[in-house]
Amino acid sequence: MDARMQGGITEDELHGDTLREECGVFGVFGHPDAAALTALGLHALQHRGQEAAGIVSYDGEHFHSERRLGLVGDHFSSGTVMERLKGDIAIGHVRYSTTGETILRNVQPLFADLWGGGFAIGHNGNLTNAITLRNELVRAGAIFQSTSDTETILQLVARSQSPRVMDRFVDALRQIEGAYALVALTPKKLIGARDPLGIRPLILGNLHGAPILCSETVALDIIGADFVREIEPGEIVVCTREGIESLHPFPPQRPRPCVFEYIYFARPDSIVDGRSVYNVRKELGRQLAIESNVEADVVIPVPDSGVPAALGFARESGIPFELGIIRNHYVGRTFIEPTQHIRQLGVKLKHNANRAIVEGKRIILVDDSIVRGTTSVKIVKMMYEAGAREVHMRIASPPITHPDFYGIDTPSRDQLLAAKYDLAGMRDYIGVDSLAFISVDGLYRALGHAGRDAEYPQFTDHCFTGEYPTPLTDKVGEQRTDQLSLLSEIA
Ligand SMILES: O=P(O)(O)OC[C@H]1O[C@H](OP(=O)(O)OP(=O)(O)O)[C@H](O)[C@@H]1O
Ligand SMILES: NC(=O)CC[C@H](N)C(=O)O
Ligand SMILES: [Mg+2]
Repeated sequence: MDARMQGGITEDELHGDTLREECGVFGVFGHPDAAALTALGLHALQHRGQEAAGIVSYDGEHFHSERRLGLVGDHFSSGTVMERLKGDIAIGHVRYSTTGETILRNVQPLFADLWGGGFAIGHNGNLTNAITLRNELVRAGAIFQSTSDTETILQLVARSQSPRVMDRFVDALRQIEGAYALVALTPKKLIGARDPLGIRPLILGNLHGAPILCSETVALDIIGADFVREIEPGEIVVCTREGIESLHPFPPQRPRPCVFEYIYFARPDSIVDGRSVYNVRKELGRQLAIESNVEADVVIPVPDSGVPAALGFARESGIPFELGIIRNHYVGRTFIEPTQHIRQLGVKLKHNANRAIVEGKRIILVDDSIVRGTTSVKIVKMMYEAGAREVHMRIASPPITHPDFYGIDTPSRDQLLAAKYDLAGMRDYIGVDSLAFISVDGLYRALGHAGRDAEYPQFTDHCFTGEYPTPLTDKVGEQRTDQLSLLSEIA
């Protein structure tokens, strides 16, 4: 029978149709300022999700939870909020939704009183069988409190019959598919887990003996913690008063971390898997110049993420680098705004032409990626209006032709510019004199490989190749998710 008729929800209703991004997670164990450190860590991870933020702490007796829509600084700099987050263990989350709307009950960390004690969880990534599992669970009587895929993990932990909490957690992980970097909190443990392919990042740090888990090294920098190591793909780390234990419950697989972390998501001052994101981006620009240089007077980056690639392009081509577009610092990332209308508005508010640099020039505009083309169309128009003679657009990633299901949630193919048009069509749509993207092998070269290993690709690059590294169970089964919520909620 159609799950829709059983009160299920459809994938579209869960995912929505907008381009979305990532999340950031943070956790600290055994530090008297646990919640304050978490707030600082989330600050450094704000670029990964700007819709909502939350912290859950544990004081030895009670869990404390503060979850808010909006930015970390808007809520977690207030003394009264921070005072409520007592205890020396805490986890935190900044959210950019990929499954489930931007409403308070989807804000993480999620918390539940399970058999054996409280359990809080924060998730970066996205599950590709969450809706299938959810529909089965609901049919079996589970009462979901949110529409987020993350709650499926919590429900699976709750229903596991294993006696120990770690076994129940592993039981849950064995049933889920897709991408996850998780931090979880129990009365005695801080837990970190990374999916078997390591699609999303998770690292271990140390602050004067207190273990830290977080998405990126910038969250360690902000609190002065030391980097210890990456959590391995498929690894679970458990921090207790006795020390740190590591579990490997999955058969080993070749890792496939997401290449988009390097292209766009991660902060340039982060080190991801031993590589400086900044240096990779510069190298992407250098490779791009080798592949598609053009005669011009000036190389101009599209701020922010396009800046390192433009530097690399300029250095390789010998064409001067100039800031021909100035970015308003009080506007956030537009790629991750929840509606197209807001995204369009965002791009206008965010960038302005620097006429003194642009007027009368032949310019090369460098950006890291084109998704819908919203940014490119606006910026190019702006360049011509400011007197540019020629505009050549160069993109430091291959054309994005396929959606992501692992925590980025790019829009469906009909909204991806490179899925709708060929190169000439995109050039005309954007309205530039020429347009070029880096090749897939050029991308891999910038990451230190000779090229893409077709048999065992070193990264997951599904957005460019359409090769998804995990089953897309919800997609294949076309899970009907009719209507999650009869309860309408104000964001
Ligand atoms: O083709 P589009 O749909 O416009 O999306 C692509 C743009 O979005 C991203 O920038 P964003 O403004 O999100 O963030 P940034 O400031 O880090 O560059 C990316 O760097 C591109 O500029
Ligand atoms: N972008 C993410 O990592 C989101 C985490 C989770 N899937 C959510 O929608 O809340
Ligand atoms: Mg950008």
